[in-house]
Amino acid sequence: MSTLTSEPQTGAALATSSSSFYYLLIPALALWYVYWNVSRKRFYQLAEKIPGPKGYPLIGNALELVGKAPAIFKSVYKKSFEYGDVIKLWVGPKLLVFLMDPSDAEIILNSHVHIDKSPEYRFFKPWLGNGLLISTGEKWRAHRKLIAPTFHLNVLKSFIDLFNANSRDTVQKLKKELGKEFDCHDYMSEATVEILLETAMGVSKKTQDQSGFDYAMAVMKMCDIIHLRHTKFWLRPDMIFNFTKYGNVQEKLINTIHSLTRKVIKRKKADFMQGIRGSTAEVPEELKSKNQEKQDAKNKTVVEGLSYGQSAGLKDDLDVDDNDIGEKKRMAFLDLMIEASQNGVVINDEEIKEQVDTIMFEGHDTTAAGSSFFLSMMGIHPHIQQKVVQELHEIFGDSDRPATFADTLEMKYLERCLMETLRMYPPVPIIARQINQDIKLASSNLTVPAGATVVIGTFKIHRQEKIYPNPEKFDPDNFLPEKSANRHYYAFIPFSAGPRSCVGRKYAMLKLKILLSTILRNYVVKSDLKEKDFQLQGDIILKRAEGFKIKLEPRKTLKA
Ligand code: HEM
Repeated sequence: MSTLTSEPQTGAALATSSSSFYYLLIPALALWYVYWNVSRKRFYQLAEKIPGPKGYPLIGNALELVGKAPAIFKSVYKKSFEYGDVIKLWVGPKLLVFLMDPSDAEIILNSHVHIDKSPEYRFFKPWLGNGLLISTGEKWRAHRKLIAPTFHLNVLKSFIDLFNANSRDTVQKLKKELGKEFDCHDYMSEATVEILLETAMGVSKKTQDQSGFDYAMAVMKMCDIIHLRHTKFWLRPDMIFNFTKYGNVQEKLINTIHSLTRKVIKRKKADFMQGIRGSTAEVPEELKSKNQEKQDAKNKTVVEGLSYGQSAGLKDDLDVDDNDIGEKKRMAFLDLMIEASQNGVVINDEEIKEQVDTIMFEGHDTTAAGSSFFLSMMGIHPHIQQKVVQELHEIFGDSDRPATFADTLEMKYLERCLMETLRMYPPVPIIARQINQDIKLASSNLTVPAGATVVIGTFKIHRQEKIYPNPEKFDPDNFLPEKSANRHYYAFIPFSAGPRSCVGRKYAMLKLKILLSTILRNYVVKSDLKEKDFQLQGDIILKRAEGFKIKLEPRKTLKA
């Protein structure tokens, strides 16, 4: 009020008041800076002991993260050889500590305390909201408990016919590429989106007016933007980002992505109201599994270890016994979400949307990258491909029958090739957590101070010479049972591990085995490129910047 009634100030009075403002501001800032430094004394002392490249005042090592994505990936990986298994980087005032020893990764990943994602995951928020990937605390715990059982093996077995039907569709679509060099990632993305729609979401892809491909491309571009915000520091504050062209593009991409998820939920709810449960996707008669097969599949429940993507001996909430899961909970993902929401307590409509967005993203981009790297490896190593095909011949003979669950358990060599692909090219190359308590490491005497961001370097752990002799060589025998048994459990963590491990681990393995075996039963994969030509880029999901170029030829017979 006083400003309205007071006399207008003269120019001289204004100058005096603004200069006294600065007289006060400068010492206040200096005091705040001293206080901030003193309060972080212990933080700095602990950080000081951790080895890492020398940085510049104020910006620290931020320049290490400047440049094009493949160049950054290459230079950071190269730098990692100059230090030990624990490396620090300063990005401005932010301390990043990279852990590359399995025993240190275990401390973080096996903990129920260090489950908070690093602040960088907030860039996903406009897209994934508070979905499982980024939520924390009680919300994460409650939703994880709800969602994990929907990826139990018994639910997954009911997807086998749809995995087969979609794999055959992919083989059909690939026909037009025969004899040419093409990017198989486009096809793998479309296939993985459509499979998710028909299985976890339970809607027919035919009822979607937007193609899986458009959705997958929008997701890929979103990842590019988020990665840009990780590395280009001026794009971090929303206030700046929203006014750049990237902010504009992001808004359009999110519209494309959310319009698919909204339609999926609307359709599923309409089905639910009509009493329809389970997937409404159609499976051709010849691909429907017979009752006996279903019974056999039901009886084969307990499968441990590599078949489902992790070291033998590691257990998580996906490994619970069949008996521990009530009949009611044995539903596919979106069926259960909608049913649970009917009483509005466990999960509301907005939360369902966030979880659908999360599963659609986590469930497709990771498997698209994994399958594309697998096909690249088959093309580069024809003798290994031949051994996979030999095994498929032993399982299927000359029949073109669909794969059963029991068949997938016989695909031992294909499984080892898949594991080796996930070792060398883990689709999620790093995992970052915010640390709220000091952590004494196991591999050394170092302590990571509370307040730091810990980065588990999965890509690097998987290429440690002390764990995998000759780590840059693609060698499926790294996953022979006797070799796996002698390794640290956390030496192979493509799906992370512990309480926040990937809920889609078993889904991914089962689907990949059916999709990839179907492709190899129909086509010979060839490649003119070698691994050394790969330009890896780790923008959220590990990719080949040049695209996943391969060639296909029709396979006349599975016989060697
Ligand atoms: C080859 C395929 C896959 C790989 C390599 C993979 C890898 C991972 C990794 C490393 C994490 C932990 C990420 C982190 O902590 O930042 C994760 C989390 C997650 N994944 Fe996967 N994933 C795959 C497939 C899938 C599939 C098929 C689904 C769903 C259908 C899925 C759903 C999720 C979800 C919901 C989370 C968050 C779990 C939580 O925080 O509780 N993933 N995945």
